[in-house]
Amino acid sequence: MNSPDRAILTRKIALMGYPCVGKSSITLRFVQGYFPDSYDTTIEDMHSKNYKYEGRDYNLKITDTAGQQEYSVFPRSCSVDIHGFILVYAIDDRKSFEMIQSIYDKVVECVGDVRVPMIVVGNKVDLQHSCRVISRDEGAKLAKSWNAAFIETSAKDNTAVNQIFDRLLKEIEVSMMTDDSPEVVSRVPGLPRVAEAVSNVDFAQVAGKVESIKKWTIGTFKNSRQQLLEHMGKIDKTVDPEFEEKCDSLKEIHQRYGAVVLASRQFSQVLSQMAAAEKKFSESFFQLSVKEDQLKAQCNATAEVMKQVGEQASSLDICLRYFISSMETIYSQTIADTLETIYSTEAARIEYDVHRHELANLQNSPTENASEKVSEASEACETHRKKYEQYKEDVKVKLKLLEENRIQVVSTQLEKIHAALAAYYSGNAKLLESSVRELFASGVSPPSFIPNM
Ligand SMILES: Nc1nc2c(ncn2[C@@H]2O[C@H](COP(=O)(O)OP(=O)(O)OP(=O)(O)O)[C@@H](O)[C@H]2O)c(=O)[nH]1
Repeated sequence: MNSPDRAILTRKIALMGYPCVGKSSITLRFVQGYFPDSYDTTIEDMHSKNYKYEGRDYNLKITDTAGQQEYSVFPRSCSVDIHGFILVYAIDDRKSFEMIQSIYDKVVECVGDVRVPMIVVGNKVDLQHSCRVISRDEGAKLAKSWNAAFIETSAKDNTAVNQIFDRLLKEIEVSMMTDDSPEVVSRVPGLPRVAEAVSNVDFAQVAGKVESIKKWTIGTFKNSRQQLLEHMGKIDKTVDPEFEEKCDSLKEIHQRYGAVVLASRQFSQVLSQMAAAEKKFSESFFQLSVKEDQLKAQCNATAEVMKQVGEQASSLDICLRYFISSMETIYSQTIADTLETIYSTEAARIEYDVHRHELANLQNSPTENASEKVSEASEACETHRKKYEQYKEDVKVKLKLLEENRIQVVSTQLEKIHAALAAYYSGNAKLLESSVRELFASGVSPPSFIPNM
């Protein structure tokens, strides 16, 4: 049997950040030891790695989240049970740096108003001489303002990738020490004693923080325990099959919109590459015509045809991008807003069940001051039941409004994209042009090859 000291410690870690900053590359470099050559947008990946740090054995469960332009919805996988967060930006991309600030707010909001183990990572440091836009100081300052660790890395060159996980594990272990007894401190060799570390800090504030960490930990523990026991079928849970079916159905619809967005983005990428290649092709004939007098007319005719073909591909791409942006709004805002309430309902249901079971246990095993405890537990149970019911009502209203709005918006978008696709593939330039013109009316700026109306 393993002695407690030799037990494998499971730690759950989530990587978050703007798209394309290198979250997957960092994860693959760390877990599998290679740098992926091609870029694939991540939906969400789970990885597991056994890792030794400071003489202890860990099993790291790493969630590589989908990079999002907007974190209007916090990934559910990151809202429960995560021990530490890795917030990644790319040193050559200011938007990605700005984004981690709103991710930080979401993390804190989601896990409670406490300090969460976290490391800020400025990735792609191999590009520092050519395209750095975020200085090391700027990154370090931001991390410091959050009391988070900071590191610059390159997944490509394998610079400091393991150190990300080392530093985060250190943060996690420190956060798990809620007192500074020698026994606790000695679990993490090389770390300063907590008393020394906080010698310059306001003790009242620290005590408050410790108290809220305890509450948060106990609450999280009870909720996780409830979920685990439900999963094992060892405890009953409150169910509302009709309501749950509707929620599950929306989750599936959401996933399918995600697939449409992804496929449309890939299509648009190919189309814009093709438009660029066709225009280049056209330009090459035009250049040739300048030097080949005898072939001038033929070269110009070919150049003109290819120019028009390229413009048609560009027109379709404009329609497609407009379609994508509407689908993205549906996916990451409209549906996501209702999903957020659904997830809050699920969390409220778990909390209610935790209190319901606590009440039942108290009623079944009377102890000292039993009636006082039962009455307190019963009040808490009722409060949580009401909260859960209120969330359910909110979800029902949102589901109804969402369906009406979604069908109407998507139907209009499908009509538009269908018309544009039909026009493009039948070679009907005029019809395609009129599809683009219709978009101008919705505020999209016209490309230069379409004359002003
Ligand atoms: N130069 C350089 N490029 C990198 C580095 N890490 C990742 N990249 C490149 O950046 C692009 C995006 O990498 P990913 O790891 O897929 O990024 P991601 O953040 O997981 O992207 P999403 O899945 O869209 O959220 C790819 O083309 C990688 O090759 C790095 O350290 N240096």
